[in-house]
Amino acid sequence: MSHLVLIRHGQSEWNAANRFNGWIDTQLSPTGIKQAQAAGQALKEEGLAFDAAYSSALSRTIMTIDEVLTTLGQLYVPQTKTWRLNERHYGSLQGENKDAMFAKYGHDQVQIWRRSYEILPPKIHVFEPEVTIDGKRYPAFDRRYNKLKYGQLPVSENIQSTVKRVLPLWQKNIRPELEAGKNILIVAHGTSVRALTKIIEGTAPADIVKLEIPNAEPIVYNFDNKLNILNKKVLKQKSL
Ligand SMILES: O=C(O)[C@H](O)COP(=O)(O)O
Repeated sequence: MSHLVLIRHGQSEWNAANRFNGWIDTQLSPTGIKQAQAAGQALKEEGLAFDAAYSSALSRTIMTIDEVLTTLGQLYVPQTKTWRLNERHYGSLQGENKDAMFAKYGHDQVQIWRRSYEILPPKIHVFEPEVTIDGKRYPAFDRRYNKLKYGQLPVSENIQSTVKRVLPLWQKNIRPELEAGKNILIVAHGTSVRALTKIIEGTAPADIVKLEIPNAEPIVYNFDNKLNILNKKVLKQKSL
């Protein structure tokens, strides 16, 4: 028997500001830090002990996993930080305010870019080493991605393409660890958690697009050794 816990990171500064994050490396907001600590406390009350922990390569999941493991008293757990768990790349919407995009393109079009299974948001134009948003410079493709092959670097992603890049991590690492009876903690993003949910539960595209993932609410799976789901529950955030 094994446990898998999936968590979307705590509120980021750009979640709070209603801006598209994607691969831009935003930090947790003060509320996001408290949410991550609350998620750790909820897991502590479940009595869970982890054998391995995974986050994306982005600061908002790394900050969240550190708060969760610190609250659990399990900072010793080996951690893997991988681009495969990054948020879907939001193309040229990255950095933009969501309401401004609704006003510019219409609500229905922006919702298609946000939630369609196979339609891509507008692509970024070129592989620029840096992007400038509001006068601040952000690395677009920095050294954490320099081992990726050309073609692995996205210019825009949807749920379908996020599933494709998450799948090798599931098959090579996470699935074998769960089959060996290990307890795994994963802190990822809205769409990489959707991708994992689809892989684990075989959710149809029509249903996965409707799945909303709140910040910092642990989704706790309990599997048998053939990875059948024995139980699934969500530990809700109490209001802070
Ligand atoms: O990248 C982001 O900004 C977040 O994941 C939220 O995107 P969404 O509001 O479209 O889910």
